Amino acid sequence: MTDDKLKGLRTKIDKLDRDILELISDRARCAQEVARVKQNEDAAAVFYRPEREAQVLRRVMDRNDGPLDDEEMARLFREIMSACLALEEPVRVAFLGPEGTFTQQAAMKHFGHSAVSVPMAAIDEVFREVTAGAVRYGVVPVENSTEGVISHTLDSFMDSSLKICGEVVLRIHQHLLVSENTRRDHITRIYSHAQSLAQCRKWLDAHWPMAERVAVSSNAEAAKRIKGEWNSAAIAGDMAADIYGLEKISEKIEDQPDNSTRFLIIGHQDVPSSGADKTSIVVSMRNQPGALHSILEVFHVHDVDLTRVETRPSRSGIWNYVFFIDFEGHTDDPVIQKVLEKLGSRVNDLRVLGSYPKGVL
Ligand SMILES: O=C(O)C(=O)C[C@]1(C(=O)O)C=C[C@@H](O)C=C1
Repeated sequence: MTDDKLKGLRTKIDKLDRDILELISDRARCAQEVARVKQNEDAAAVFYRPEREAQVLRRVMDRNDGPLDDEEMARLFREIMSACLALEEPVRVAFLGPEGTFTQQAAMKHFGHSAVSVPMAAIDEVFREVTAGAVRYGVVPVENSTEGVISHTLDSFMDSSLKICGEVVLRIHQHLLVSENTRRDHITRIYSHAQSLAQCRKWLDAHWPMAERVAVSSNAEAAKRIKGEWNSAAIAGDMAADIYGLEKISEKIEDQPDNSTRFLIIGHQDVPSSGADKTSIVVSMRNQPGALHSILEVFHVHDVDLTRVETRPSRSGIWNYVFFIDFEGHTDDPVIQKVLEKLGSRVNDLRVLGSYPKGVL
């Protein structure tokens, strides 16, 4: 009886799989046709369309009635679209490496696994590689919910004309990792990126107060390094553990359970409105009383939601300050245009870094 039921269900699944296969192939053929249309219109056609991808994923999440949850369903469609885009044009994405960093994880989350990810040794190298056209896009971390802004990334924008064409937020889970050579009762040194060590400070104080904490260039680098040292452990994420074949001896050791990092996608293109967008700008002005107030007032008067304000010292003069400001809306919106016009008249310099879809996944 149960055997008959199981057989019937499996026959049904086989039929559904055939239908899904055909539908995905139809969709892929459609994407190939889209590529031909784009190429006929413009020899320098842009195949990756972040606004369209965000709309497709949002619609999938809106329509989904379960039993798979919205994020799971969107992830499946994320991979289908990634494969479709690869048929149009294989996308190469530079990320802050080496292999196994959270930035690579973010790149895969945003572009899907059909994109080719290319590791770079530093944030400014990611900017340089995209600027030079060796890759079309780059992924860089910009802020962490526990440790705050990644100033290196903001500073790189000051020297670059690249645009922001997307954002992706990743939940960061840190693990304590050892290799097969590690003598677990003799761990005297723990390697990780400074930010990761800071994100696990309380846990380390409680569990490994005597171990020396050594900051290295990335947590993937930390994972790589312990392979040759019998007395060391590393703090890094799942991807690094998988790539370097390490064992997790303590999982999810981050002090804040909702620890997450926001990453930006950088490229050359202006992204049209997706219907739910953010804009990032950088303004510079003299450090005089009321400077920041005069900027914030413009947003308040026009009822535009600010999502982040960050100050960095300007390199062009000791009395100048630079503000990085993120807010809701797109430069195509008349209200945003009004805001930018007013701001422009109050500051020394204003540059729009980009309008882009709010992170969906
Ligand atoms: O709509 C497009 O412009 C497409 O190229 C199709 C498609 C998709 O698979 O849906 C693929 C890649 C783009 O980044 C956006 C969407």
